[in-house]
Amino acid sequence: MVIAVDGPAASGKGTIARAIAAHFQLPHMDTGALYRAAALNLWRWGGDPNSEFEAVRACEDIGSNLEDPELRSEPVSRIASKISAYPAVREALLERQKAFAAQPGGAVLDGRDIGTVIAPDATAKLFVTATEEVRAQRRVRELLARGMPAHFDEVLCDLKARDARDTNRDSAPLAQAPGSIVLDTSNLSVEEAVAQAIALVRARLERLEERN
Ligand SMILES: Nc1ncnc2c1ncn2[C@@H]1O[C@H](COP(=O)(O)OP(=O)(O)O)[C@@H](O)[C@H]1O
Ligand SMILES: Nc1ccn([C@@H]2O[C@H](COP(=O)(O)OP(=O)(O)O)[C@@H](O)[C@H]2O)c(=O)n1
Repeated sequence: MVIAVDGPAASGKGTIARAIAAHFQLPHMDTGALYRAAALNLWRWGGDPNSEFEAVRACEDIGSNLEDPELRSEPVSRIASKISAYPAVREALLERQKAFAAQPGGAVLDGRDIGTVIAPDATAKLFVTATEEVRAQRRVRELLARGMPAHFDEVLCDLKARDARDTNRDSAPLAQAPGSIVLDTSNLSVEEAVAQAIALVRARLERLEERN
């Protein structure tokens, strides 16, 4: 069973994907962390995000970055969304994600193109969203809790720019996959969002069982 969870920045998709994975006892991959790890490499080297060549090189040896607290910082978020538009960067990170999705027993993945590119045949696809203001507020709270600087207006502006880049790029843009179920978490607590997501996946599994 493969569960695809996509959505814009700070919509709660990671929180939901982790909870679904724990509930159904499946491994989980945060695919945004791969793009962020490459962005962090590039940032630390002083590489140029406008160079596709340098961005592809930054995709090598990302393993040691995957738990780095800097991964969540705003500069890294910005660079990640810039370099993720390069087809060669997406290609460099593709196999790892596809292999994770194809492992025996299944998996849960969250990102932007899970239901469209990485696992188009996923058992269930969720598209998690929330208003821009709610998402920016959540990201501010998260950054402050991590001891990182955050101002609402700047975070909102960055989030809008990132969503626009992610949605308008040619290569695997952020989009609602065919057959995906939209979950708007604007007015939901974490507990309510998680409960609704699990109920949606359960309902989907029951429908599939009835069909077979
Ligand atoms: N429904 C919710 N209500 C309030 N805060 C939430 C909700 N869902 C997630 N959060 C918080 O918002 C922040 C971003 O959530 P996260 O799951 O990391 O989003 P994404 O993976 O879409 O970027 C985290 O600090 C998380 O705890
Ligand atoms: N499957 C994915 C996941 C992330 N990304 C890119 O990586 C950036 C960071 O992803 P993320 O999921 O960690 O971002 P947040 O939603 O947590 O803010 C996004 O802005 C996208 O540009 C992508 O292109 N495809």
